[in-house]
Amino acid sequence: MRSFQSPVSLLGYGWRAVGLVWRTHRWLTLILAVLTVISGLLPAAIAYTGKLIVDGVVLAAQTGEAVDRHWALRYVALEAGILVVQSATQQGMQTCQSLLRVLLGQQVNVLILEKALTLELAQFEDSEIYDQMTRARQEASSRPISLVTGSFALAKHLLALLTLGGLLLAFSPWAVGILFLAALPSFIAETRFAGEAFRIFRRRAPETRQQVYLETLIAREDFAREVKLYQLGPLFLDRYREIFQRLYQEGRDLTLRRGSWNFGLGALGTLTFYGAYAWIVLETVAGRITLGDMTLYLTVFRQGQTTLSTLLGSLGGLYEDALYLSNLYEFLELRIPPCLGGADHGPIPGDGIRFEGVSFRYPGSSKPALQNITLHIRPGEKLALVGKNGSGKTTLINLLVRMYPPDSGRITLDGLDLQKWDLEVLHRRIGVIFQNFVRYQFTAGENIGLGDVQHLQERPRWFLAAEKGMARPFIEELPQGFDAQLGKWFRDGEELSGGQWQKIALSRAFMRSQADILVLDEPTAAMDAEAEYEIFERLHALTQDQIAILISHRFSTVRMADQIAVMEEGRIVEQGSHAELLALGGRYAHLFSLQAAGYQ
Ligand SMILES: Nc1ncnc2c1ncn2[C@@H]1O[C@H](COP(=O)(O)OP(=O)(O)OP(=O)(O)O)[C@@H](O)[C@H]1O
Repeated sequence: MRSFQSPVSLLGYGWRAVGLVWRTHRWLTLILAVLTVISGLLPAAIAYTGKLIVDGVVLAAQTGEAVDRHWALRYVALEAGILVVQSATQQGMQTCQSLLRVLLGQQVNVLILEKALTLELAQFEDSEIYDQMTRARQEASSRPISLVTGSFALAKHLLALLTLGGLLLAFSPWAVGILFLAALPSFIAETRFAGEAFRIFRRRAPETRQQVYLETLIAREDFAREVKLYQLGPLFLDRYREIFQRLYQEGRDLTLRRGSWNFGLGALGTLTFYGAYAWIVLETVAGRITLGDMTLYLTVFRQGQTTLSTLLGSLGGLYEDALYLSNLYEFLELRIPPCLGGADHGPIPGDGIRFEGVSFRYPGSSKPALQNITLHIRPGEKLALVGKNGSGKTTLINLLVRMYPPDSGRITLDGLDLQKWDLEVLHRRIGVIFQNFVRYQFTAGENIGLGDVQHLQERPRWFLAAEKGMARPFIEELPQGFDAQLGKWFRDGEELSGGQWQKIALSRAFMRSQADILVLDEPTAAMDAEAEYEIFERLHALTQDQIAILISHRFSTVRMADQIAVMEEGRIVEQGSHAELLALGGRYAHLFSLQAAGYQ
């Protein structure tokens, strides 16, 4: 990870931000640019008209001629006209910026979400990458527009400064020098503080994420019951406050230091201004410049100084924006491991799935989760995996659905290494219900349809899948049937019981009708005994030629499988049919007799 950026390398991000805005909406960007140029030229025009007015007034007072009076009045009208143009350009710029802000915010968020979709599961679980994504999401949707408006404002101020400086040059090149020198310390201080603010922001990502998590625990409906019952609310709130205090103190120190430096350096600027003021007054009194010139130079000096300090201040802000943006691009450019496979069929169709000496350790974990797994599952075969918690059953599934590659050994489907398969083709062949399946806050029908996005809205398929997953009877009893909104997040949502949600998830797996592999990770843990029995009774008929891999702790269901693999500490320690394993008198027989005894 890059730790700190030099101002020069950050300039590149300014350009990238402009490119991003340009791609977001060309016309708005173009109008904004034109208005910027106009508004950059106006301050000098106003200052010069002021001089014309004063000199005109002095002349008209001296001569008393009507024509001179008219000229003075024309200059006043001219200044009024310029001010109207100025207010129109300002309004126009604000409008363009508001529209661009919304569009760009959306564009950047979509970029981040698109990137999130390409991340591998292991990258999601990497807390550094997760922090990077949080940082990017937190700030980067507002930062690009801020960087772009900042860049435009910079151009405007530079233009204004050049034209004002040009006018001041006629008085004295020294005055121009004073103008610039007085603002330099402010600039250096701002840039330094901006860098510091960014480093704090960056360091904070884990804490910010903790805060978001605590907020979720306290304020989300699905956690509310446990949090209330265990009276965890005050504890979580205290932790939340404590994190805030820590972050606040750090931020406060910086804000205070920044404020006092800005005040000190600002005062230096004011003193310089009044020194120059006295000089210009003395020159006028000595008759070396006209009264109109004096007005012009004072306006130019005052305006020039404000413009310069705004410009330098905005440079600090731009630097800060660019630093934040570097974080966004760091995330967007995160390397995704190349997808090697592109095959849509294997050399031995009908060979089924083979694990050949597969070992695996989760990234950052000290203990292997799978060790030397060898297994063959033929088409149509039903395999049950049993074993203690943490013995590696879910991990085996994770590898089968290619969420992670094995560290050694290989897994084949139809005789071809999984890594060589096109991921989409592979995933289309697998229907799966995970232990922690998702309860989508959509309609009942969509909850099932999501199992096969290509047929998402096809009602007959919903009905069939719901039938197989035993969800149809209770869905039809809902007031709006398959169109009922599920969950409590949105209006009129129907909350289901744990077992009913599980039946929905099971139906979703059955929705994948083309899948020839069905993976069921504790699919009936929340179901009543009757439902469970019925599902497994029908499993053979429902899955026919499909491979079904079932993880369960209930031996009453496990016994129906053709093949049972007993796992322990990442290894398969026993394998065979129910009868064979009972006859073996090993671990399976022991566990089975324990459960059977419980029912007697
Ligand atoms: N995402 C992960 N990152 C790191 N380690 C993990 C991860 N998931 C599981 N593990 C570890 O891998 C081992 C196997 O876990 P796995 O989830 O495969 O067990 P399991 O047999 O499915 O357990 P259970 O019956 O409780 O579902 C455990 O020691 C666990 O701590």
